Amino acid sequence: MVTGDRRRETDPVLEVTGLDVHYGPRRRSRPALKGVSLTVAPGETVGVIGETGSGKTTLARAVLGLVPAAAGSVRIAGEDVRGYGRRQWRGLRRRGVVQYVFQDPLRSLDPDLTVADSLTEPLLVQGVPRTEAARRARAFLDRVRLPADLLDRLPGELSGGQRQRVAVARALVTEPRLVILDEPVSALDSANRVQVLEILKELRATGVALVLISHDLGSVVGTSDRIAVLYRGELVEVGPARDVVNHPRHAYTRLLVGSAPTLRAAPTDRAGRAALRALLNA
Ligand SMILES: Nc1ncnc2c1ncn2[C@@H]1O[C@H](COP(=O)(O)OP(=O)(O)OP(=O)(O)O)[C@@H](O)[C@H]1O
Repeated sequence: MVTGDRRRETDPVLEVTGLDVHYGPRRRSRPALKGVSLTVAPGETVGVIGETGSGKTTLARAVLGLVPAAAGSVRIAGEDVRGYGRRQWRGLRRRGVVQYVFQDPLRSLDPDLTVADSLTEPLLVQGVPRTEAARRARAFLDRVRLPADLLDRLPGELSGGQRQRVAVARALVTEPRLVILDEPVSALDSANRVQVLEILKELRATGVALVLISHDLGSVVGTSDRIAVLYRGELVEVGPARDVVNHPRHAYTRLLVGSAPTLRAAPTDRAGRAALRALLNA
């Protein structure tokens, strides 16, 4: 434990403070994140929304230590992870603290491991006995609504939707405290998208906190407790999902809500959206 005192159950599992990330050589570096601060409570689901290029993947990668931060801090379950090396990150995953799921499940899954091996491996690493790991893997496959006869298949022998469910099951099988999911449903057709989001909603019962990254507010709002809106590298609005949809404060959030036909708030008409864009570009 890095913190000196005992952590409480209610302490945030993720605390991002004043995070700056730049890309490119120093003299020509461009900011991708500017002063981003966000906390996620145990068991909470936070949707991070923004258009293409707004910095969503950069935020996920910076939180996971895959890109360096120029300033700010990231604490996961109380540990200051800035400066952590590979071994320390592996340790965090082994201890069941943090996991992640990428948009392309082929990146989250080892192409040479069967579904059974993919699901049991993280448990075996934690020292769970083989028969118990196999039992839990089977049970988790059921939770993501996949039949047990897929256990012997390789990722390349699954459909995209099945693959993404296996990736979700693998990330959650050790019941980690925090899972970061970067566009987990955007490569899926609408039926699979709805199912994976439903599954995520159910899996919240394990007490896991989820950071659900998406360019599509409409698809994650029903699964998220809070919504954080990223615009040009800055978090411009964070609030309870219902408030963000019904009373968006920032012009960009209003544009997002107005452009999402599935949201209950009245969609903004074309002229309204043009006015909001003009406001944003002013
Ligand atoms: N490796 C990199 N080198 C240089 N610039 C990068 C790199 N990765 C991302 N960027 C730039 O940083 C900004 C944020 O990119 P990022 O991928 O985080 O956005 P995003 O919101 O995830 O977009 P998308 O929805 O298209 O995935 C963009 O302007 C992008 O061009």
